[in-house]
Amino acid sequence: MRPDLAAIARQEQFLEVVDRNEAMRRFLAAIEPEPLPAESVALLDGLGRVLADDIAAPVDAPPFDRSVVDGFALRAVDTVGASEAAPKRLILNGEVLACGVVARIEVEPGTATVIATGAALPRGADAVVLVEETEIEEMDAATVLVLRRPAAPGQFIGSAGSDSARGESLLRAGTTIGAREVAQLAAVGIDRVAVVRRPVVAVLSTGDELVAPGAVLRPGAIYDANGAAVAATVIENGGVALPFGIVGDDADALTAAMERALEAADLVVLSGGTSKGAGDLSTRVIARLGSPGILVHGVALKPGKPLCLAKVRGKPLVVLPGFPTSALFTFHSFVVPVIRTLAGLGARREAQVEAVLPARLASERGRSEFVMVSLVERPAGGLAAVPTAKGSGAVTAFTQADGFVEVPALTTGLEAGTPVSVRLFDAAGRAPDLVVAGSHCLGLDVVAGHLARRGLATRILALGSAAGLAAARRGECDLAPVHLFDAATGRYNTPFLVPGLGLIPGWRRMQGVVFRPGDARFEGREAAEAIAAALADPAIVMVNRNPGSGTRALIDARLGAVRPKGWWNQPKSHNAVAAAVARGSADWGVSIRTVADLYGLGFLPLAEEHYDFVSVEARASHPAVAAFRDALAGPAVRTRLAALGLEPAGS
Ligand SMILES: Nc1nc2c(c(=O)[nH]1)N[C@H]1C(S)=C(S)[C@@H](COP(=O)(O)OP(=O)(O)OC[C@H]3O[C@@H](n4cnc5c(N)ncnc54)[C@H](O)[C@@H]3O)O[C@H]1N2
Ligand code: MOO
Repeated sequence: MRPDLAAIARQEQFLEVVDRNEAMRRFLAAIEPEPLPAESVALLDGLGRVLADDIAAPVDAPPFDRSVVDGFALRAVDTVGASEAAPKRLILNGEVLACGVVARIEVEPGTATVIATGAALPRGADAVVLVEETEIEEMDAATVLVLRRPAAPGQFIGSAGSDSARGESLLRAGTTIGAREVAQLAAVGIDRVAVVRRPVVAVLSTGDELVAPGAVLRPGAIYDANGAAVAATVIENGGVALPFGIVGDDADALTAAMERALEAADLVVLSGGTSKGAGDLSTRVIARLGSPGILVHGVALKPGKPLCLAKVRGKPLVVLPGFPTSALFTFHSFVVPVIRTLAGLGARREAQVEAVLPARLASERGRSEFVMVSLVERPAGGLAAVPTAKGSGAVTAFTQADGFVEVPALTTGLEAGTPVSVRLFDAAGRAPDLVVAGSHCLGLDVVAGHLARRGLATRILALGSAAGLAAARRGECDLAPVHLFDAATGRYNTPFLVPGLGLIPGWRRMQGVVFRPGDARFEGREAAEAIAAALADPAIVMVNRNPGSGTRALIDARLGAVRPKGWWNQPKSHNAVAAAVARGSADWGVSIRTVADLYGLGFLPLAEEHYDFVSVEARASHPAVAAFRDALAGPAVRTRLAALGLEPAGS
């Protein structure tokens, strides 16, 4: 059946795009979140949970007066005046007070009783003396304790309730139970605790294109990243994730899944299908579920504009945008605070640092924009905030970033050098030992992996050769991996150096024509011959490269003024070229052998590309830079590079 293109083109609009504070205000006003009721759990199961009530000590700790040393329990008054010259002598009572032993004999005037650390003090005694400060004499039928100094009343006694007294408040509601709190509770005999019930959050991902991680990716499909990411964030914030998996773009299936989710959970989170494309029906389904329904649909926020906040059947229901970065940002901003409130947890502890922008940061006017950044040290001191984002569809920005900056709604961008506050993802995060900014290569992962096993953390910012070189010029990285071809000199990399920058030779990467194996138009031919034949065949589609890349220079040299089909498709990476050929949207392109192997493509060698490391001389003496050089020169890394088809310099 022909799809109803007109209906698809005529999608409904967002209700109204509101400011993010207004969005949160409406959401909270409707759902009025409060800590959930308490449940009783065994003490150890309480670890990590939030106390629902204040806890008062039911007994004294310690429960009785006890000795805190090994020695003798006695009456201080009997030792008054004791000295080297005039020692005092006390008769030892005929019992030994070990821990757990209850005294039978009262300490009468002129007597003492042997007592161990932790044993209950006998009646009559009011002090304990250290065993090493006494002597024993056998006299007639009695054993006598000799003291050469007086004891102070109360010495070496831990009195009942001195740790915590019965009725005293020990822990307050809202405290997260850790090992120290467990110790406290166990010490007063508590074996069960009342904790706030964890909010159960149902997590659904919607979209016909989604495939669960672990399954095979069919053409056009993509892995469900949001399901796992949202569930993990729920758990990190004191909730229980109830995974509902993937629901296709089918209104009835989605309605049924949402109904089950609302039944089972305290809060329901969906991702995908909130925007205006074909198949975006999450928001339409909410309307079927009852009032008040949608509270907010559309927030002046980037990423996250299509966020939808709703309340149905008395429960909060949120539809996150499908793009993972948008989904996680909006989840953190709008849903995490609600989960934490339900869980009885306070607001997340936030930390922020000041930094400056190394380059102009463009921004869309009209939406507050959150830009993820990686922090690097500047040569003049202080930090630079380097944007790591690759658009809302990318998740790598999260793992590479230290935090984010906010660009206000009414600006079109921030100039280079602007001071910004960076809100950190992890307040305790560790700064990397080595910052590498530039072109990415699988070989770089080999070196970074080698350093990681030696305790050195490398931050790789995949910015591309040109931006890496610019960062190196500003002194904002240790190394910039580049493969920049200079057409004027016909040389790689060295022509781009300026004073203050050096070059550490890296490796050579063989570039060549990539094609699907078995394609007789390429298989078994010489590269030059195969390209010439491809240019003569109008059925063959190529994939080009971006202007300025070394590979593009190579392609231009072969093509001259010819513009074959596919020439305008100019992706920025070796991988994108290989992926286009592998999935059949192009028949050939130029990439490197390592990548061709990775995609299972055929390869006809053309020329070598030099992948080297621009080094910032001011940082060249840093131990991590020295370790990097050593790693590059060492046999372990060289062998692994060679196995990837990369030829280390000097070999
Ligand atoms: N004409 C317009 N198009 C779009 C607009 C707009 O205002 N007008 N908004 C854009 C913005 S901003 C975003 S963000 C996205 C969000 O769209 P949806 O929330 O409807 O999400 P989908 O269309 O379902 O998916 C978008 C994208 O994300 C991928 N996706 C979805 N779910 C997952 C998942 N669980 N794990 C990983 N990736 C997922 C999906 O395959 C799409 O690639 O809309 C813009 N469009
Ligand atoms: O809001 Mo979308 O989340 O910009 O990408």
